[in-house]
Amino acid sequence: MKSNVYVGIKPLLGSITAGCELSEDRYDYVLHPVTNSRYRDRVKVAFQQHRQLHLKGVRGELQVPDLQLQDLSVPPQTAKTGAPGCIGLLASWVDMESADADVQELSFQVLANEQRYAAFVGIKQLILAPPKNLACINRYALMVARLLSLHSNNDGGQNPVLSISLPFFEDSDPLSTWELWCTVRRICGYHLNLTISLALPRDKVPSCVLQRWLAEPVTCLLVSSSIFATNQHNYPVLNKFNQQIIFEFQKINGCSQAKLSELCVILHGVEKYGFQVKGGELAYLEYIIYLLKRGDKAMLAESNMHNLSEPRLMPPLDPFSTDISNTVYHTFEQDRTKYQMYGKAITKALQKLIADSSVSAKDNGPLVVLIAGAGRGPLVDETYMAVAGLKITQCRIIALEKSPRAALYLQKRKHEYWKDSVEIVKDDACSWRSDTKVDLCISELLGSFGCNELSPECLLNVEKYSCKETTLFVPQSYSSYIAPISAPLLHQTLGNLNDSNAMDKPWIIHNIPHCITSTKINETWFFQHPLAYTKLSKSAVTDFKIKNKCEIHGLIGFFNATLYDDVSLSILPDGSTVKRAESLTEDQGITTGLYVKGEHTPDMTSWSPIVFPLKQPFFISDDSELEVFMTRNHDQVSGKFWYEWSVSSYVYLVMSENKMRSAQSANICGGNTGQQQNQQHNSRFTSSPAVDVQKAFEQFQSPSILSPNNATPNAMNGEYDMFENSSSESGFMDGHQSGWKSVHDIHGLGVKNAPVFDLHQSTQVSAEVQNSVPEEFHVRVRTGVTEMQNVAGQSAWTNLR
Ligand SMILES: C[S@@+](CC[C@H](N)C(=O)[O-])C[C@H]1O[C@@H](n2cnc3c(N)ncnc32)[C@H](O)[C@@H]1O
Repeated sequence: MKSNVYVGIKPLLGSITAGCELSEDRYDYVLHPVTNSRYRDRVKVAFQQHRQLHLKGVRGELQVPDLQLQDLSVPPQTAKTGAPGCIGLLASWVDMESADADVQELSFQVLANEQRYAAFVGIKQLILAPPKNLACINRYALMVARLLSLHSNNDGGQNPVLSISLPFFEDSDPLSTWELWCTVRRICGYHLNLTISLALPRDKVPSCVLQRWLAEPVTCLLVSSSIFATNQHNYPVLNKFNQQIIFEFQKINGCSQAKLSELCVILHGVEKYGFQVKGGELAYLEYIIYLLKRGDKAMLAESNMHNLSEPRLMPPLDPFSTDISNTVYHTFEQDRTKYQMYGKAITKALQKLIADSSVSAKDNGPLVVLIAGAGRGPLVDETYMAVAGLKITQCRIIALEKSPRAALYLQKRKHEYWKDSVEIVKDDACSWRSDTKVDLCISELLGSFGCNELSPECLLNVEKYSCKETTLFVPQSYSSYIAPISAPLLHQTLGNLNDSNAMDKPWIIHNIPHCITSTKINETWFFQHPLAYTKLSKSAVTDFKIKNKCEIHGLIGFFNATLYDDVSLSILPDGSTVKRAESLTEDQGITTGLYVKGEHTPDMTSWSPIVFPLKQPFFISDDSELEVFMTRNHDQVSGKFWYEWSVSSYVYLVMSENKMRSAQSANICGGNTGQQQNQQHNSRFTSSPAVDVQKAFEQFQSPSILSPNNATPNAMNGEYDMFENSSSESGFMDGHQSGWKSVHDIHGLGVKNAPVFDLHQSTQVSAEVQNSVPEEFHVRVRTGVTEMQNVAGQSAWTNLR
């Protein structure tokens, strides 16, 4: 286990006393401003001189002075072993959003000087103050992008990580802070060196906000001493929700970041309150260390320590490959849970066969059991043991495997363990024909998306030529599921791979933090054996409700399988709400309801989720609907197998009857006839949305910060002086202290619309209400669409044989 969670302190400026220095050594990091007020004063003089020259008509470039030794809060020094590392705080007195070109240039030069110096002395992380004026967020973001591009080739090189300090959330719109971050990072092209430092909140955080931040590259949690309470012994303690936040981030262990991959919990302001609590300033540190130790123990107890392993992105198994390595087989075989489940299912199926054969008793030949895709033999082991356990004497076991190397293992095992009683067949299940019909067909040809390792195709051939009507199958059926996810690290990693087709392929994600942004996970399709007349090519359209604005980077895929009877395997996330495909409930009658709870088979480690990435991050506003279109294709002629996918977002507009009529006369929308506001939203546009409808909805389409209602302070006319002593010396004070303007306030969008998908709302409308509400129509407006990916299988798996 390697914990990447550290503890840091921000000492009060100028309070570095002998005693304080001593205590600093107990921290992993100390947060210091890079430069001091002397530098600010020198920059101020240079700026004033430049302005005066300008007024006199003398042209010249603004040149901010270079750093002098006395300007530095972090003097150059050789790192001592065991001494705390340094996190730098960039000047918060500059004005990155100014409309004044000189002020912009000055701000850039100051920050660039600090950044270059920090890189030179080996500081790995710099914290940047939040934007002061959210109406000018684009300028702020462009300045950050300029800093990030300083002597780097987008790989960051030795440049420090730039971490924007932000409050965790705002009451008025809990995801507005995240949206601000989203705007900045998009403008910065998802730069690998851009991260966030979040101030722990005073109030309880909505869980959707926490889930969102957990997938983002958070490098620091800033903990003000002012948010601590005291326990009955007067020691400082954090509220339960803040303890939980720290624990959740501890579990992520820095894995959401492309570069630094570590998290630092930074205490600040302990000098202010330290004298009031028992244990003094050090009590805060001891408390955080206690929380982290407790977190480690809890993770061990939850056997969650694999969370601390590196995030990995892997290509799924090529279903046509015969080259699974010995190491991969070995890894498969470590998953005892999977084989125990198979063992149970095989026993149940054999019992059923015995019971049936004793009833019909017309066929007294041996039971024929086929293991299709036997690998190195673990399922043969399970079958062998089940047969022995049930004392079946008349049984023929056939192990079919296409990999010649795995078949060698099978042969060895046959002599050593199976008393030569297993027949080894080295062949391809997609073309093999057996001499006798099989009673039980066992396979494990399942990928993370269920059908992505060609289980249906392989077994279709076995069914056709080697099975009878009564043949039983393990697994009996399997379903594929998808959901939209926000996974910035996935997007960054794929974008930086040396593979121009990376976005047109599915990937297996292991430990890459992500956040499912829909309310449910939807089933796309399912396969059941025998397949009978089931089509193996599929196409599905499935709708998701998106309650909270988000940016999605792909579709995550899961599967579950019924091995036999009530024995099943699932990699669906625990506690998720899963929507079965509607046709299954009606036609096959195999489900008990449309919605079921997802549950991951405990301790099963064989499969990590699959992801179908989106080429571009796709922004979705609050209360939207996301429609996913997905296909599964297997072209027997070309030997290609592939998936295609795209997504569209929609919102529902409520229109009056008049507006609707004029829209209809302009032939723009099809839709419901006189539906009430809280009835089903099932109307659709039949053509592109009309201009007036589109206009009405423009506000929902832009993810960026809109309509300023507070003017930019103007340094030219002297109304704003960035050299005034800033109240926010730390650069990361909470909202009120830093002059933070609510993101929600400046949107100017007025009161947040009531959610369209109010799950608590009754669908029954009383007659009285129906009569009193004027007729309204719901119009489904498409607000965005992505391109169709992997069209015609440009990145398909191909059967080269
Ligand atoms: C996921 S592995 C499972 C191996 C083994 N049953 C286990 O549990 O460790 C799938 C195995 O099926 C084999 N396989 C895949 N497609 C096959 C095909 N068309 N015909 C025969 N074997 C196949 C692969 O070579 C591989 O050994």
